Amino acid sequence: MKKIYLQLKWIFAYTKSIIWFLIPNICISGILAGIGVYTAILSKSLIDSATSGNLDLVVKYLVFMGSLFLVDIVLSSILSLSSTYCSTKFQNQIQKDVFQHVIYAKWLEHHKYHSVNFLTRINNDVATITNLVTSTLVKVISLSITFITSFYTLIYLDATIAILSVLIAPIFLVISILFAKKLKVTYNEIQDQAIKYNSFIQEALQNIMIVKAFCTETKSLSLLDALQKRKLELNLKANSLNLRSSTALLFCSYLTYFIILSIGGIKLAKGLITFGSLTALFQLFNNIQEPLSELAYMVPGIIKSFASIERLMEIEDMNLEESIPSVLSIQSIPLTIHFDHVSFSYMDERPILSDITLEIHSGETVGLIGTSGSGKTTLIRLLLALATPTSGSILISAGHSTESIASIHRELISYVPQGNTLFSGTLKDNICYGYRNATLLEIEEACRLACAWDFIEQLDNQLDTVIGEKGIGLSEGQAQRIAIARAFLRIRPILILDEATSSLDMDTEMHILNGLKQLHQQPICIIITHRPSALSLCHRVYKLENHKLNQVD
Ligand SMILES: Nc1ncnc2c1ncn2[C@@H]1O[C@H](COP(=O)(O)OP(=O)(O)OP(=O)(O)O)[C@@H](O)[C@H]1O
Repeated sequence: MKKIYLQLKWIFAYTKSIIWFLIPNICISGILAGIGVYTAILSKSLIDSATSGNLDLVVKYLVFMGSLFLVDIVLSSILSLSSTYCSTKFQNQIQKDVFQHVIYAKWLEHHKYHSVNFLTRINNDVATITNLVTSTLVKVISLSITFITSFYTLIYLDATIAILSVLIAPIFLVISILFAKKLKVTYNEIQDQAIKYNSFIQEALQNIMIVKAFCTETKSLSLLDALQKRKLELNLKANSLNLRSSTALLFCSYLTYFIILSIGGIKLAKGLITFGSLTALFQLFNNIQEPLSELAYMVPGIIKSFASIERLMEIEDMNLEESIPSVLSIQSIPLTIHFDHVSFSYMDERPILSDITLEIHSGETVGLIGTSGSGKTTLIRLLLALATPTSGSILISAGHSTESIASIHRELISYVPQGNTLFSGTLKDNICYGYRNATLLEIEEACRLACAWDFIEQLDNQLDTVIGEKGIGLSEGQAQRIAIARAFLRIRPILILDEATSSLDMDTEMHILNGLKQLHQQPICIIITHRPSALSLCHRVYKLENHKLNQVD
């Protein structure tokens, strides 16, 4: 119960932002529903006037009905436009909040979900919830208005038929709730399957070169076949549940219709009601039946929406990074980094780093070596506050100010990570990623220091050359040099190069590392490398071995 209360609270908080558009929409829907009921009454009067030969009244009713149809068309158009505005605004708001939560969440929290899982939640679940508020809710209200007004009009025309028409409501409710529970489980399975399916396609496309190089095209297709088979099974299961519930609903609906048809027919034959009344009776009966069955059909959708709310609330439960305002600024020089008896393990609690103590001062270049998997990148992640030490502390000090490491300190760091980390877009977009307002001169200088300017100049569109995802269109070495230029342009007091030159030839590597000395302010430089030549430029070299850090040079 508490869960439902929290979910309702969540959805109402978002609904507030569009309430002033939603209320007019509900009003317009109500007016349209009223027009529908009133048309039934008018058609009764029109038919009765026609059968009694009163042409004047027939013309009057026709003009009135024609005007109502025009009002219906205008209001429907306004409703359509306003609904689009409302649903897009609502969807954007939730998507922005979820995205914001994801990007501000702790880095390690991201490991709980596949990126496609996030994407599916941000797209599908948000769309389902948007539909609930901007369409289903409005429909429920307008259908209720149609139902209530039709019921009262029908009571006035024929109380027996009115009561018979609503007797079916509890049966509809029981049927839909019975099936809705099973449907919720199936919808969750479908959603999980959709995530697996999309993740498989995304990863195959991202690693298309590996698929080809390992000749796994056929195997990939058979995996896709298996996933599609499961998708088909689940869709059929959901459809069969839907079908069983809708057949049961349809049967009840036809049964009531048949009873009312018989009563109406007998009453007309006995002259107890007029022909016009019978027509209005059927129209009003439809106005009662339709909302009832539509509301019954909506129940599974509403339950599905609550499953979606649950999934989005789960994302919002991800722990956020602390962002303590820093007293240090990028001008705070000289800086000192202190690792004080730092130990660290990931969630599996395997020790990665143990009792690390280290101090690095501005202007120093420190080399970090160690076998693969020894924890070099992990040490950098701690410095970047992507992960928090299990024990010990990391401090940054400038003059008399000393602070423990927090996310805000990333403003002090420029970083070249391992691997290809470029975005699709132009080279200039990539290079200026951390400093959007850089001048052409600054960009050129950063590129020259990163030994990237020579090859950029030779490209037809130079800095405006468009590259694909993960820098497709560039060689590994070129991509690395663009990543280095990106870090050089974002001038910061700490610079970290994590195997940033691994794809470059030795000369280019030395050129770049020597270029570090020409950077405007002499940053603290931490270089992770396996190359002895690069280490010769370092003031000190540390080796990570058996979770410990030892100075080797
Ligand atoms: N996100 C993570 N979750 C759990 N364990 C991790 C994670 N990232 C790395 N590890 C583990 O931590 C250990 C150290 O990894 P790390 O990437 O720091 O090593 P490295 O020295 O940088 O290796 P390489 O030279 O190959 O890049 C490895 O055993 C690895 O399995």
